[in-house]
Amino acid sequence: MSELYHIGLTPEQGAKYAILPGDPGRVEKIAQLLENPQFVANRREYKTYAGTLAGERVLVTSTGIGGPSAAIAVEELYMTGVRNFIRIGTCGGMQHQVMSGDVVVATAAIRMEGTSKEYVPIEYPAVADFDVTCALVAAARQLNKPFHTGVVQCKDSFYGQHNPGRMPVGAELLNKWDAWIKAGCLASEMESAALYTVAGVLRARAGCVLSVVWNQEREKAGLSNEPVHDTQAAIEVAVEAVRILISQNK
Ligand SMILES: O=P(O)(O)O[C@H]1O[C@H](CO)[C@@H](O)[C@H]1O
Ligand SMILES: O=c1cc[nH]c(=O)[nH]1
Repeated sequence: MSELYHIGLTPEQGAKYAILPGDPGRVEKIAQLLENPQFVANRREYKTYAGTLAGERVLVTSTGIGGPSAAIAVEELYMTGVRNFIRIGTCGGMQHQVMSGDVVVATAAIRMEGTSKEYVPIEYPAVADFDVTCALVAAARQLNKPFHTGVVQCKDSFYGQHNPGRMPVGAELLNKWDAWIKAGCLASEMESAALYTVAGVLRARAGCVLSVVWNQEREKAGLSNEPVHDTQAAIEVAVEAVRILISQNK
C-alpha cells in the first residue's frame, strides 16, 4: 500500500498508540523503553520507530516544531489507525514554582498559534483528554517525578517568547504574556494546542507531558535558573502512561 505523504508510513501499522516528541533526536531514546524497538521511517521532520508495550504495538513519531507539522503528524497517524496520542516535549516555565527539570502535564493549551484556528473558531478550548491526563498524572506519581498540572501557552514564534521587544508587535506579545501569567499559565511551548484541537476534531484522545528547560520569569526575578536539557523524566512518564492506558484496555 502507498505511503502517507509526509510521515512515510504505510497505512497498515496496526498501532492504536503513538508517542510524539517534537525533536527527532528524542525518538530512539523513547523507543529504547519499548520492547523490540524497530526503525520504521524517516521523512522530513518525521522519524518513526515502533515497538511493543504489554503486547500492544506503539509508534514513536517526531512531529518537528510547531502546530502545522504536529497537525500533519496527527492526521496521518490517525489514518494508520492511531487513536491515542501522547506528546512528550520541552517547555519554558512561566510561574516561579515551575523549575528547570520539572515535569508539566498540560491539561489545556492557550491557542496563540495559527494551526488550530484553521480547524475550529478560537472560542473552542484546546483541552487534553481526561483519561490520558489521568494516566500521565498516575505515571508521574508512580515514578516519583516532581510534576505540575495546568494550562500551557502555545505560540508560533519561539523568539517572540524569548525576545518579544525585538518584534514590531512586541507590546501585544508582552501584554498577553503578562495576562497568561496572571491567569496562572504554567509554561510555554508550541504543539499542544494543535495536538488537542486536531485530536478532538478526529475524536481521538491526546495528552501532553513536558520537561521544563528553563524559566525566563525566574531569570527576570533574579532567582536560580540553570537550564536542564535532560528529558528522561518526562519520557519515562509518557511511556508509563501508555502502559497504564493499555492496561485499562482503552
Ligand atoms: O522539545 P519539543 O518537543 O520540540 O518542544 C518545544 O521545543 C521547541 C522549541 O525549542 C518547540 O517544538 C517546543 O514546543
Ligand atoms: O522556552 C521554551 C522552551 C521550550 N520550548 C519553547 O517553546 N519555549
